[in-house]
Amino acid sequence: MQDRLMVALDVDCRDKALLMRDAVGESVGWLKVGLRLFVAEGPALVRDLKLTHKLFLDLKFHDIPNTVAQAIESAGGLGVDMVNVHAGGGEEMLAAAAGAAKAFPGMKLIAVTVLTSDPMPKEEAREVALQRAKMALDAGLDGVVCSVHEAAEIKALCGQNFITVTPGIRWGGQDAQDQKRVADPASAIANGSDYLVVGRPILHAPDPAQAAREAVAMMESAA
Ligand SMILES: O=c1ccn([C@@H]2O[C@H](COP(=O)(O)O)[C@@H](O)[C@H]2O)c(=O)[nH]1
Repeated sequence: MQDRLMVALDVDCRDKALLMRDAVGESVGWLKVGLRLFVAEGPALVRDLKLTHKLFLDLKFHDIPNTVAQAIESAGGLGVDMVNVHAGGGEEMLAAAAGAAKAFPGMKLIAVTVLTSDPMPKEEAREVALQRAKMALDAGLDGVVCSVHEAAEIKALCGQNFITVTPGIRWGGQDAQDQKRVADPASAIANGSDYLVVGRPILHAPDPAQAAREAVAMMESAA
């Protein structure tokens, strides 16, 4: 199950990112680089992190179709294993991104449906997430970022091979912080999540590897 756990490296510099990578080691299969770290350290760090783990570049591109297609080409050139766009960019943007991703068959392209921090009512989030997941499928993307609460229905609608990546993971009474739609690792697996994204519960743990192993144990309990 380690290969289905992604650690969000939401730290501000290379040294902290490498320390966290070494701390979690093989207890996780994936590292996720988001806006903060990429803006600070850029492609060189992404290449280095790729040497030990699979890499999800989580920059949520959302721009005109031509610009997003170009950004996807750049991500593909970096050799990342997964990259994302925001489905709010619409059908044409998604199709342009999917067209550009075709040149990089080893890279999965996914779309954010509704942010797990979005305060919209749960039922509304569910409807929008389903509609955007279908749009992403039709545009040729490989999957979506969604909350655990929508993952099972998205699989039912878009097929079992359509990837679901779920942030908003908390367990054992952890504070949800800014996340609105949260679930624990066992529920994520039970609901059909392919990959779980965990940031602060691992980053801020006294022993990050132990926190990752705890998450994996809960994932295994649901498999
Ligand atoms: O809908 C989304 C999309 C992306 N994220 C990212 O996942 C992590 C979650 O971090 P936690 O500290 O575990 O809350 C973070 O990098 C977000 O940018 C998301 O949370 N929700």
